[in-house]
Amino acid sequence: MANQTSIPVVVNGACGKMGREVIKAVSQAADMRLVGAIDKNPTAQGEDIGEVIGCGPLEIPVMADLEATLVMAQSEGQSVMVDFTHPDTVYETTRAAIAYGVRPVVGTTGLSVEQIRELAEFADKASTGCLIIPNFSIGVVLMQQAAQQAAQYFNHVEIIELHHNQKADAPSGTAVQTAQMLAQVQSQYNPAEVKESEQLPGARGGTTAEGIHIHSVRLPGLIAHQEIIFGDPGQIYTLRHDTSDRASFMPGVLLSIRRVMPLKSLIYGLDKIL
Ligand SMILES: NC(=O)C1=CN([C@@H]2O[C@H](COP(=O)(O)OP(=O)(O)OC[C@H]3O[C@@H](n4cnc5c(N)ncnc54)[C@H](OP(=O)(O)O)[C@@H]3O)[C@@H](O)[C@H]2O)C=CC1
Ligand SMILES: O=C(O)C1=N[C@H](C(=O)O)C[C@H](O)C1
Repeated sequence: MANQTSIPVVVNGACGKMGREVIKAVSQAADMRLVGAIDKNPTAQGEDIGEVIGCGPLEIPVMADLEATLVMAQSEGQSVMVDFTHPDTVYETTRAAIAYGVRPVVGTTGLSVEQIRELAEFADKASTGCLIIPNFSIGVVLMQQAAQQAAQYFNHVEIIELHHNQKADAPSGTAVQTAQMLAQVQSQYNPAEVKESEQLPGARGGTTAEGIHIHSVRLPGLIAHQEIIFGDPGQIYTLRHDTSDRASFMPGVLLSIRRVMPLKSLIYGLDKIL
């Protein structure tokens, strides 16, 4: 018998690499209950999501209809939608969840600063909690905090992010957030020593307004990895994080589901809710 005081959770992108981990984690969490599984995968429509992902029956069918699932989630009480879909759709799905009063926990990356600002305004108006979390691993938060500390002393830094080659967006959400956190410490990095030219366009990576270079590597065999390299005459300081299993994101996802419940506005970043 389901615990009716538990948090009702809908997973959007349920059949994907992250979605299936979330389905498993939520269905094993004593204080949550899975009430919906959304995915556009045509072969999975109507099938039991537990059977689709190979963890046994969960009696929740995969649905493509976002709005119908949000209405159903709303009828279950104060509920949450976890989104791991695609950069092209996440803005609309997050907006729809807020409109239905279903709190979004957004892991999908690729939202622009402007889109996040608009979603924050919308969540404020609706008095609905929303979390946008570019990376759910505690190790990444620690690496970013160490980088902010290092940035007090180094003003030369480059970021290399390395991901599997099914990733749609570049640079990664983690790299974008890391650069934003470095920008809080210094307004300008990497002062030019020479006039640079690129014989191969893009060879120096993408450059933020604060002069931070970000390089994106995409290869099969990788999951999610990032290096932040600080340089100064005579020394290099490198911070590196490696994800070897997507299960590592799940403690952060479950924490976010719990933390979003009492919120009335949007928060960006796992570091703000730890
Ligand atoms: N914040 C974090 O810690 C992490 C964030 N991510 C981010 O999460 C996102 C998803 O990653 P990942 O799970 O690897 O991607 P996958 O492609 O493996 O999974 C996405 C799933 O969502 C489905 N989907 C896409 N668009 C829609 C839509 N409009 N409605 C319903 N379902 C949809 C896809 O279906 P189909 O295959 O048919 O397109 C697929 O099943 C990416 O942006 C990634 O960067 C990933 C890991 C950690
Ligand atoms: O696409 C991924 O896999 C990941 N995406 C997120 C990002 O863009 O930073 C988080 C993590 O790096 C895995």
